[in-house]
Amino acid sequence: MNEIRIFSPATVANVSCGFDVLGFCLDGIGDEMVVRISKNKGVKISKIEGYDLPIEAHLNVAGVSAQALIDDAKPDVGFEIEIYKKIKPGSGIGSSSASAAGSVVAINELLGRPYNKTQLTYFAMMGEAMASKSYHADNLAPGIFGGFTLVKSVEPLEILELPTPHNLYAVIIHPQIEIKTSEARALLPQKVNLKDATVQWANVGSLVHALHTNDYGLLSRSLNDIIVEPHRSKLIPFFDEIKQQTVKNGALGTGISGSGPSIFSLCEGLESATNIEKTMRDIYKTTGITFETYVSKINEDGIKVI
Ligand SMILES: Nc1ncnc2c1ncn2[C@@H]1O[C@H](COP(=O)(O)OP(=O)(O)O)[C@@H](O)[C@H]1O
Ligand SMILES: N[C@@H](CCOP(=O)(O)O)C(=O)O
Repeated sequence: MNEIRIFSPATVANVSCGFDVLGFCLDGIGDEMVVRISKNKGVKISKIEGYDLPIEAHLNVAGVSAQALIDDAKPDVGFEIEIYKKIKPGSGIGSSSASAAGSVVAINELLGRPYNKTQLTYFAMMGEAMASKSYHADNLAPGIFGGFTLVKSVEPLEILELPTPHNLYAVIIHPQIEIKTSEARALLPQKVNLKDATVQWANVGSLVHALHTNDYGLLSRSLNDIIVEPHRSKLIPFFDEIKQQTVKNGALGTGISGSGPSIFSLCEGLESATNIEKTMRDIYKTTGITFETYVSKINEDGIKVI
């Protein structure tokens, strides 16, 4: 096989309480990439469609993560990457992560799968770190493993795959403004209050338990973030209204997707999700801000060869 085309899905990181550790994978929303073997060693980005992004491999997260894999594998060939970008950069649904993860998964396939998913996440983290200026894998892991994941540790990298409750749906509203992950990280406090930390880690633990036990009530009571959300929500127009109305109308919980501006809700069943999408649209329709909404099942496959 000399060439491969993949679908690299969008992802929701943090899932409210789990800053930098929890994430899940979306269905139907994502980028496509074509990666082919080339006689010229190293990595070249030969085409980018959809958004204006650096074509230089060392400035593009797809190139940086590919180079990290190549430095380790030292193959006798090189790789050419085409990126068909559908996820707007700075969206909060893992735009940079989709490219970073997609390139290493595709190269691994072309090389006959020498690496496991955790090793691939590690290489992808090198690319993701260039965009966000920090080492985090909470978008990469659900993209590569599918479903819900928990990044137990970054160094050494350890990823836990969590179960997806039956009939769980995500709804996303993406206001078309850009929030750079690096900037949304820079405004977070370096120290947290012990009382707040106690509430937050209880929520992470109970959210994980709720996923394992299909307990929608507990899931709903766990979807709270008292540490990061208060700082970042100010950057997202009408965040409080969206949160209030979606929860009132039956969402299990609503929070910032990744570093924003996207907002996500989790819902039990498609009917509830469709209703929550309408709630979100009704609020944003009156604001004059351009937006997109998506209803998505939780994608248990992650990145797929197409
Ligand atoms: N292949 C790529 N896809 C998306 N963003 C990229 C890519 N390569 C480099 N970047 C840079 O990464 C930044 C966007 O990443 P980030 O702020 O993490 O947003 P997101 O939350 O959408 O991933 C932008 O500055 C963009 O230029
Ligand atoms: N944990 C990170 C996740 C960033 O996600 P993105 O989709 O906005 O890149 C953070 O919250 O900074």
